[in-house]
Amino acid sequence: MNIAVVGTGYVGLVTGTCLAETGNNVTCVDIDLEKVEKLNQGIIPIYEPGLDTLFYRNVAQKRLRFTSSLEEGLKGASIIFLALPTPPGEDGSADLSYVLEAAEDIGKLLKGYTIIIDKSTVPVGTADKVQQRISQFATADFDVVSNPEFLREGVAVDDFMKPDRIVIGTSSETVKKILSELYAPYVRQGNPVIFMDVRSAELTKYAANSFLATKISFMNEIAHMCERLGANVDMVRLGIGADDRIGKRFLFPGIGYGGSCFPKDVKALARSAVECDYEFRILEAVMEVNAFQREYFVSKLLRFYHNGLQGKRIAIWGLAFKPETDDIREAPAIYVIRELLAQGASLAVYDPEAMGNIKALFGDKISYAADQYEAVRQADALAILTEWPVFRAPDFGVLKNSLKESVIFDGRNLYDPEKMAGLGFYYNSVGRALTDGRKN
Ligand SMILES: NC(=O)C1=CN([C@@H]2O[C@H](COP(=O)(O)OP(=O)(O)OC[C@H]3O[C@@H](n4cnc5c(N)ncnc54)[C@H](O)[C@@H]3O)[C@@H](O)[C@H]2O)C=CC1
Ligand SMILES: O=C(O)[C@H]1O[C@H](OP(=O)(O)OP(=O)(O)OC[C@H]2O[C@@H](n3ccc(=O)[nH]c3=O)[C@H](O)[C@@H]2O)[C@H](O)[C@@H](O)[C@@H]1O
Repeated sequence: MNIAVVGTGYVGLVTGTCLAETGNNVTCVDIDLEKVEKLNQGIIPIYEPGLDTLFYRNVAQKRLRFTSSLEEGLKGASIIFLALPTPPGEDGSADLSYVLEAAEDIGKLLKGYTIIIDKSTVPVGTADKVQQRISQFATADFDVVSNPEFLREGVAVDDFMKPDRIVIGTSSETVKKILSELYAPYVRQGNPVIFMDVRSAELTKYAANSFLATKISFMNEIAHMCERLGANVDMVRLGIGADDRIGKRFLFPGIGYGGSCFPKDVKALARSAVECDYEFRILEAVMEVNAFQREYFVSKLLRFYHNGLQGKRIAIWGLAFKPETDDIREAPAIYVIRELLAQGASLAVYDPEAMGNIKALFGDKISYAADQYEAVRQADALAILTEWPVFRAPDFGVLKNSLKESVIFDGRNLYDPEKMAGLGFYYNSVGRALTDGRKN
């Protein structure tokens, strides 16, 4: 099929590339001229594992193209995906201006019957708005469909190629037939394409992200209980996760969820509730707990250095909002860095992929280490903020010799507290016993 993808960011680029991989002709459109130029030079502007192989193959075989011209991108396309930003507006609701402006431009360019698929995360009622906006300008027939995306950054290619499910909101039989065909290669393992009405599809996306965020905040609260009651959150996690009704995943406590989606989507659903005269009480608590997690992490350092952080050098391992991405949108690391700087600490940071993005934000206010061991050299303590695999089994001997004091604050529970004490570290993690082996 001939497909246009409008918006070539994390979702658009993965969507376009993966659709080309199964034989479709895909043109990705973006208004960011620099991004399009890079893509046309074969430079992938984001770090997403596994994307490069598919990208180069499909570009070479001329199934994947990039342009900044919407007109050129839409030429011959029978399906148009919208993968545009929907950032939070001032009141927390999703800002639909990118989607609606694109809809207007698309309306002016539509030639024959076209399916317009909304992949952006948008509130209930958006498909109707897109439909109306396009109708004001289009003469050709078209259908607007909600097809929310559930991919995770870091494993986006796998998630797209082998999705748990594909949700499609439409009432049109024609659309159902065409999209069943389009998605057939992706549901070979029997995972379902779930057709539903448009409004339910739009709400499904917010419900999924908000439920997962709720799971995380719930476990973060259990972690606080563990710290107070002398229990171990790892054990509690294993104990409850073995129950199929609860499930093993998304039960890891830490310094709170970040990223471009959970924070904005939970906020947007809470705002939608207000707009339909309902108070979504759980979501208010989810957001409150999430904000508290990063504050609590910083407060642990402040309690430890009760004479203040002035003159202290703190090493930070991990800046991205999660491993396997360079994305720092809403990363807890940004908050932690700001707070520690405000308290007078000097910082040496390291992340395998997100250094450039953090540098663009903090410039020369912090030091950027070439690797994880350079970051800890002559630092008073180490703070771990992202669970990159490379941090999981470091050389503890080198770590101990490099740090001025053997002190670790671990926001991601990478190591065993008893083992750390045995190695002579002060080790402060989340929801587990604080251990201190410095005097051993
Ligand atoms: N990042 C993720 O993991 C996921 C994101 N989503 C949703 O997908 C949507 C897109 O998210 P991301 O890809 O992360 O955003 P992004 O910011 O990485 O990409 C959006 C792209 O759209 C481009 N753009 C803006 N206006 C345009 C226009 N008028 N014409 C053409 N291009 C235009 C921007 O230059 C940018 O490259 C959001 O609604 C998000 O909530 C859904 C699932 C996963
Ligand atoms: O709408 C979106 O953009 C996407 O949002 C999330 O994907 P993503 O933000 O890429 O990353 P996750 O793996 O979900 O992690 C989000 C945050 O939660 C945190 N997290 C995750 C799991 C956990 O157990 N504990 C925890 O603190 C992570 O550290 C990270 O900061 C969802 O998992 C995707 O299904 C969805 O498509």
